[in-house]
Amino acid sequence: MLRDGALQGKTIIVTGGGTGLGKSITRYLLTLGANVTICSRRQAVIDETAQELTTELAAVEGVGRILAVPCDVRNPQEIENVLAQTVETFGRVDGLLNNSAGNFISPTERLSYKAFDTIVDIVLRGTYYFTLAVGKYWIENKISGTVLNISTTYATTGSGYVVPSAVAKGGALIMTKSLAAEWGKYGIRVNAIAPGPFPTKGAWDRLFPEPLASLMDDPGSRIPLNRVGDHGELANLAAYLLSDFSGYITGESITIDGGEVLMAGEFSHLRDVTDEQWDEVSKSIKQANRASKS
Ligand SMILES: CCCCCCCCCCC/C=C/C(=O)SCCNC(=O)CCNC(=O)[C@H](O)C(C)(C)COP(=O)(O)OP(=O)(O)OC[C@H]1O[C@@H](n2cnc3c(N)ncnc32)[C@H](O)[C@@H]1OP(=O)(O)O
Ligand SMILES: NC(=O)C1=CN([C@@H]2O[C@H](COP(=O)(O)OP(=O)(O)OC[C@H]3O[C@@H](n4cnc5c(N)ncnc54)[C@H](OP(=O)(O)O)[C@@H]3O)[C@@H](O)[C@H]2O)C=CC1
Repeated sequence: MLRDGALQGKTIIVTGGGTGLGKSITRYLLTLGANVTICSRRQAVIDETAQELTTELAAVEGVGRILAVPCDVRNPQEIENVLAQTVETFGRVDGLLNNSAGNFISPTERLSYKAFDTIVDIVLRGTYYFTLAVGKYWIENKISGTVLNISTTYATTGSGYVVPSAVAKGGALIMTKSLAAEWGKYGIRVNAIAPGPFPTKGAWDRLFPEPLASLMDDPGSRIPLNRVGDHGELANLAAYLLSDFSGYITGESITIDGGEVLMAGEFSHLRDVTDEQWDEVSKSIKQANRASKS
């Protein structure tokens, strides 16, 4: 969507950039010329991704550089280290993509206290720790940076069986809006993306495992656009929101889900009714109308 070089000169930190959606977004940011620091707990995973993307994109003109720094987002010292190493390597930081998450599907009454804390600590505490560290750096250095939080559609609707994740994503979404209001005076923008289903190993292993996968419909089949999302579609939106082209958007959460949340509408699930059946329905209603007039 954005033209070549649209992110030239920008440096963006992507948490959880070694796998899944974070990796796909990182690939696109590099292609558009941004320098990217990826971080997560597993050093081998981020090192391998950095190596893979460097090799894959070597021939792309104006491609950015990538740095991998291990970090558990629950640990402020490790976050400070990512920030310091990024500034040392690339000179500055312009954007932060809070993408790291932990999640698994489970009836809530089966969760231990630690299970609940683990998810909330990664998703909510990790997001506010990282945002606080980078925000302080921006305010001190008078940089108009931009934060983008990867949320989910159930941050606003809520969802059973992923309650810790819903609680944490909901909190992060309110932080998005609250900080956008507070830090607008520094030129700092804070936005979110709420994706529907985008296949990744991390999400599918933990949210759609067997025997659930066999018991349930294909996730694409309950979506108005009839398919799951493509990583490129999400990367486009993320790059736009991290770029100066979205300079007047702040405090927003943009849903990208093929219309999945709209299926909550009372009658939205009737799409499999055939034309012939609708003819019958119409006939039946008209009969009832006539009867009510006589
Ligand atoms: C139905 C169709 C669905 C299709 C998909 C649609 C998707 C739509 C929207 C989804 C929105 C959001 C998605 C995501 O966030 S996907 C991201 C998924 N990726 C990850 O989770 C990656 C990182 N995850 C992990 O590392 C681990 O999963 C974990 C989060 C558990 C953290 O690992 P860690 O090693 O730190 O933690 P432990 O293994 O020590 O576990 C901590 C406690 O949690 C308990 N636990 C773990 N798993 C379960 C489980 N499945 N059920 C119950 N409890 C669990 C574990 O026992 C520990 O507690 P205790 O010590 O008290 O036993
Ligand atoms: N896939 C989907 O359909 C949807 C995904 N999302 C969101 O998209 C984002 C990416 O998810 P997805 O790509 O699917 O899944 P992944 O499992 O691939 O990504 C999660 C990433 O978070 C990192 N991570 C986990 N815990 C920590 C931690 N304590 N510190 C630092 N990093 C951590 C993991 O790396 P490591 O293990 O090395 O730490 C991993 O790279 C998440 O925010 C998720 O909630 C939202 C809606 C739908």
